Amino acid sequence: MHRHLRLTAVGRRYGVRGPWVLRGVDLAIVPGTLTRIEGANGTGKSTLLRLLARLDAPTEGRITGRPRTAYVPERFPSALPFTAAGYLTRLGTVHGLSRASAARAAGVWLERFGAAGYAGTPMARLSKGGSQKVAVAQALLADPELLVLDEAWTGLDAAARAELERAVAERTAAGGAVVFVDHDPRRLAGAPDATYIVVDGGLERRTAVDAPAAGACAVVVARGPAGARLPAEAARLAVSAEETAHGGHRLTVPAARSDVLLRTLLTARPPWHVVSVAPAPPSIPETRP
Ligand SMILES: Nc1ncnc2c1ncn2[C@@H]1O[C@H](COP(=O)(O)OP(=O)(O)OP(=O)(O)O)[C@@H](O)[C@H]1O
Repeated sequence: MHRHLRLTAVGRRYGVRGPWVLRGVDLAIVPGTLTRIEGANGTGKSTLLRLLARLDAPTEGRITGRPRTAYVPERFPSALPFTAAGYLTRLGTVHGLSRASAARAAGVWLERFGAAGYAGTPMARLSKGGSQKVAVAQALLADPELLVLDEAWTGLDAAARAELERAVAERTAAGGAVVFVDHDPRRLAGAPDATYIVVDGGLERRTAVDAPAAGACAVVVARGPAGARLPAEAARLAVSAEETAHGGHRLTVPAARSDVLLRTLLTARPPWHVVSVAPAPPSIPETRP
């Protein structure tokens, strides 16, 4: 149960007489789900994310559950007296990895984000994009049960942005929960299980946009390596999946999620081969005798 994070009637204000930034917030973060938080500037999104990451405590209300959590803050303190790899290795050991595993994971994540070339560069000398790659890598290092991303894509180049989307899909497929804020409405479009908007200190669930558009579906035919099961994340994204001859799978997916599905298949380990992608035929109306 401790992996389920739950906020009950949570309120937060800064200072004894400060205005309430959040009040009466109820929210459950369930393993294996992706949650998007939206809201205008200054409405309290970062405040909420810090509470979820347990880096801050509510002024009133209760937070229960203690998933192993990693957090990418909106502003990452980059002027640290370490090299990129040195910092990540230290952080990995803080997250409970042995030094050797932490160093290995640091190398893997720097490579994935195209930052292996500056593994030995002091953090203070990294560009904004370089230091953001380290910020993201430190959060992914130890396979957190809850990943909290506050504008984590900002400052990353296109390849690293795509890699972070893949990493998010991998986390949820592995049963982790991911909560994110991003100014780009297209970020992971169609993928969140829930979207909430912070309005007047409260949280409103937005369902309309998350619901797949009726009728607009794509059919993806893909084939995995011999004996491989359909990746769990792909199964979750598809509205229907059927096996075809020779180990193929025919997946019907809402058009808004087809990009995420393709990325999930192509970046599976080992990757799946996508045979075809086509719009789903319109459904045939039922005829009555
Ligand atoms: N440590 C703090 N001390 C005092 N006030 C704070 C603190 N952190 C946030 N606030 C105030 O709380 C309100 C919400 O801030 P928060 O950063 O959570 O909003 P946000 O929605 O993430 O904003 P943005 O979209 O601009 O990042 C703002 O009025 C902000 O000034």
